[in-house]
Amino acid sequence: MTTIVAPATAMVSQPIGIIRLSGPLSLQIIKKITKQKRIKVRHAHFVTVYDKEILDHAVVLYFKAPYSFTGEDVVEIQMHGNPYLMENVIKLCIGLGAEMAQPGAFSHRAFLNGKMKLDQVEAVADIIHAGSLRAAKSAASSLEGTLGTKVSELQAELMALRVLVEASIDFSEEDIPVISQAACNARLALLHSRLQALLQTAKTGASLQKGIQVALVGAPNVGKSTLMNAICKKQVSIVTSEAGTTRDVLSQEVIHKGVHLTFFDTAGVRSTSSIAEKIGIEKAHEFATKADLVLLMGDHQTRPLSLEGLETPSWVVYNKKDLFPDAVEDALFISARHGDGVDELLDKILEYFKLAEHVEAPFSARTRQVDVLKRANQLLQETQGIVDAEIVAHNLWDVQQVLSEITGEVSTDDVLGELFSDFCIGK
Ligand SMILES: Nc1nc2c(c(=O)[nH]1)N(C=O)[C@@H](CNc1ccc(C(=O)N[C@@H](CCC(=O)O)C(=O)O)cc1)CN2
Ligand SMILES: Nc1nc2c(ncn2[C@@H]2O[C@H](COP(=O)(O)OP(=O)(O)OP(=O)(O)O)[C@@H](O)[C@H]2O)c(=O)[nH]1
Ligand SMILES: [Mg+2]
Repeated sequence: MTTIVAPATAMVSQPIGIIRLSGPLSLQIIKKITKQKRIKVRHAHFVTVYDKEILDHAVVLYFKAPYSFTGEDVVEIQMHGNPYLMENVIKLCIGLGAEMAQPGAFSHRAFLNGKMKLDQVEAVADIIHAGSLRAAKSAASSLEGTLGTKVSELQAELMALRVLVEASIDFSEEDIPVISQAACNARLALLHSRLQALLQTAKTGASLQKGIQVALVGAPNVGKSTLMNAICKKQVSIVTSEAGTTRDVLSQEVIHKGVHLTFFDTAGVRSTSSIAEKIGIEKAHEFATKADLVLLMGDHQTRPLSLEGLETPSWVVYNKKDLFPDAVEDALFISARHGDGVDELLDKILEYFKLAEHVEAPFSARTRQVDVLKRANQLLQETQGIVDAEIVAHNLWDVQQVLSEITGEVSTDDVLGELFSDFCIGK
């Protein structure tokens, strides 16, 4: 196994910068560049780092294999956070036999050495990239392996049922089934409902992790930009009484009740000869397609648009409620200029994505994991009602295999390669 090196903190001017080494040469390298004869395990050493001259004062930590983050010998150098100094120390390590780590290489090694399951590795990345405290906390609980544990429990039960079904096939001549068709179906239904509950929780966890993207779309002048500013509580977009004010898509992130929401204010949709406006309108469609939710806005004069072929969930929102004689339709009515109904709208969005304040996401999840659970769920659903015991047993086995993609017991190098390449260098 090679020895890898990478900065564990950003390479910018900062009080302290950390460089991390993992692999068999780690200890030897650190001894050389600090001229230390002995480095104690898990002991903070105050040292001087040398190239030819003195390079820096630093604190060094050594974790001996297998009791480290990666399961290999790990050394951390906590030095002054200067990018040139840090770069220089990395070069010294490379000169002494280390290799620059690829993105995610430390986590990859931790996974390969059995220190973490795949869902835990993903949780580490999710903690780092979480866009709100709630998201970070739910990722931190995933670090405990909650999802992996729940999946393992399900797998154990799938296996127990499969054993019974297979025994029924083997002993079928004796005409006493080990498990009756009815009992088998009852257990399948129970397993299915548990898997469905897990899928729902994972969806919530994934929404919390990814945040929610909302596009404001409608005819010119209905007040999209006014709503944008009211939501963000600052002047993000220009508002005028002229139709066609907004051209580019403007995005702004807000945290509402601990959830990370991104809003996109778009150009008013109308037929126009202006080239710039046309491009803006095309972008409005593009963002509507990419968003998790579209608010189709109208006002007292202009009906909300209906975007043909739009698959994104969308709500009709009437703005300028203050100018309406009566709210007639079953739709949302707000007055963006006066902030009337804006908080309620944000609350509704959280509720829709099952992220209301009182809902705790017990673990964060990723699209990848949600997809795995969806596939397993589909297969289990199809298995219910199948009479042929051999097919049932076979399907149960398949569901188990699909689920093991969560913990990483069954993962191809492709899947792993793609997953870790998304990580940052030094993680
Ligand atoms: N300085 C520093 N801080 C850090 C990390 C790190 O690698 N270095 N972490 C990196 O992500 C996180 C903490 N996670 C860690 C996970 C495992 C081990 C570790 O040494 N595990 C050993 C020993 C366990 C024990 O003593 O109980 C092991 O699993 O065998 C260290 C840090 C956040 N803070
Ligand atoms: N009475 C009233 N006027 C509003 C309200 N919200 C916005 N307006 C006014 O409507 C006009 C257009 O607002 P904008 O926010 O620029 O509308 P827009 O939808 O972004 O327009 P484009 O960028 O041109 O597509 C401005 O004069 C706003 O002050 C409201 O709740 N009540
Ligand atoms: Mg606008």
